[in-house]
Amino acid sequence: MALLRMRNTKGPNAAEIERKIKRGNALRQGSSWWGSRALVLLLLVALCTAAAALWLYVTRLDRDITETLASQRELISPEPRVYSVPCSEDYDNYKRYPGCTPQKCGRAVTDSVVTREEAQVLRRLAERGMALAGSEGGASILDLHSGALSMGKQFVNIYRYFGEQIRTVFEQEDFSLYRDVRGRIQTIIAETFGLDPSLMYLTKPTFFSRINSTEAKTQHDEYWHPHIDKVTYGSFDYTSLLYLTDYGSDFMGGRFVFMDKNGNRTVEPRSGRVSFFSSGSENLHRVEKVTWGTRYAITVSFTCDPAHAISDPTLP
Ligand SMILES: O=C(O)CCC(=O)C(=O)O
Ligand SMILES: [Fe+2]
Repeated sequence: MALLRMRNTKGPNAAEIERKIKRGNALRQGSSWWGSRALVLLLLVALCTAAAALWLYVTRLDRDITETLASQRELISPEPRVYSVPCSEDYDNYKRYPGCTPQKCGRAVTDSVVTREEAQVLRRLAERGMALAGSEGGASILDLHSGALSMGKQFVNIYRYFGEQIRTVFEQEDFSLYRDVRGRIQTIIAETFGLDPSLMYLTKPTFFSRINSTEAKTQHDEYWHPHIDKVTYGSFDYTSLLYLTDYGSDFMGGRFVFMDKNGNRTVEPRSGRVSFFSSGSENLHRVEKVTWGTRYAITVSFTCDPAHAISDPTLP
């Protein structure tokens, strides 16, 4: 009897325990399902945060560019793209030359003055010239007028240093092309700013530049500082830049930046592209550091003061 009672009392207890175990298992299953959902959610949040951080980083790289005046991908042709800017007072400190001294100031970009083939010939010329020496730091210049070429931490005069041998490096045609291109640039500047081209003169320094990401060794390598050409070079009234390589494929960084009060405006170098502007403080500018590859360009500068005129370079 007692045994029967015991069995009777044990029976319902066992069933209860089994029910409890099942409920416990179900609860555990449910909570592990919630656990894995929470993990996925956490991963998603982490992924989104990482993506947002990356996006912020990339846009921060571009943070000081408010407008791209000319991107590398587009072809600005046949008319130059012109942006007018009020002239600064810089020109008041100099003698005025009617027909040349800037009355209209601004900046312009054109891809139809120099062909990409011509730019390639000029780039090869620069490559050959710079191969003779070159700066130890990231910026080399070659001035065909004075013969100055960066060498280590200094400069050398290629015409004096290499003498007659320089004719094995440069040909007469190189100099003819250079003169021809200079003339076309002078014409487009005169047309754009309403000047008499015969009253503007080539001035110094006018030079080829080669920039790469090598660390600067001297001040001459520090091409990236903001500057005003008229302040830096005095005689400049109009500056032009002929680009010989492409931003994005030949090099990264190295965009030209106009630093305006209300933001920065950039020109992306494109082989054969000519960018030109009045040289006063209305056109404060800098070049971004080149982060990869090699950037070639020619700075061709013009003055209104005949006393500062230089002639086209010739082979000695
Ligand atoms: O190479 C450039 O884009 C600009 C060079 C420059 O600012 C200069 O030569 O004064
Ligand atoms: Fe400049």
